[in-house]
Amino acid sequence: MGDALPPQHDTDLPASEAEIEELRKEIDRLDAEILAAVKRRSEVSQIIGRTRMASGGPRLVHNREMKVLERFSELGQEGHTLAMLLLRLGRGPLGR
Ligand SMILES: C=C(O[C@@H]1C=C(C(=O)O)C=C[C@H]1O)C(=O)O
Repeated sequence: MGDALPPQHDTDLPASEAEIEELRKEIDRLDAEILAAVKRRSEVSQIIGRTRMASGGPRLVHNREMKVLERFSELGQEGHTLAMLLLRLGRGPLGR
């Protein structure tokens, strides 16, 4: 990951046109990975939630959700927002 990046200097342009093309391909690959991971995460979260509720348990587990929020807060307020969206996706249609 990131091994194709050229050295960066303040006075240089960040990347040539050709490098931008390569970097865009990397973004496209990363987006595909992120999308697949988000879809799988939502699926797994819904399986756990449905299983727990089927045996009379609660829909949400507060301390687990706090851990997820903390994890993504490494990215600041936007990370916290991202974690909230992931948790909502994991709740499925009932979560909205
Ligand atoms: C996935 C679970 O169920 C719910 C969904 C969570 C999640 O998407 O991360 C976390 C806690 C629960 O509210 C779980 O209990 O681990």
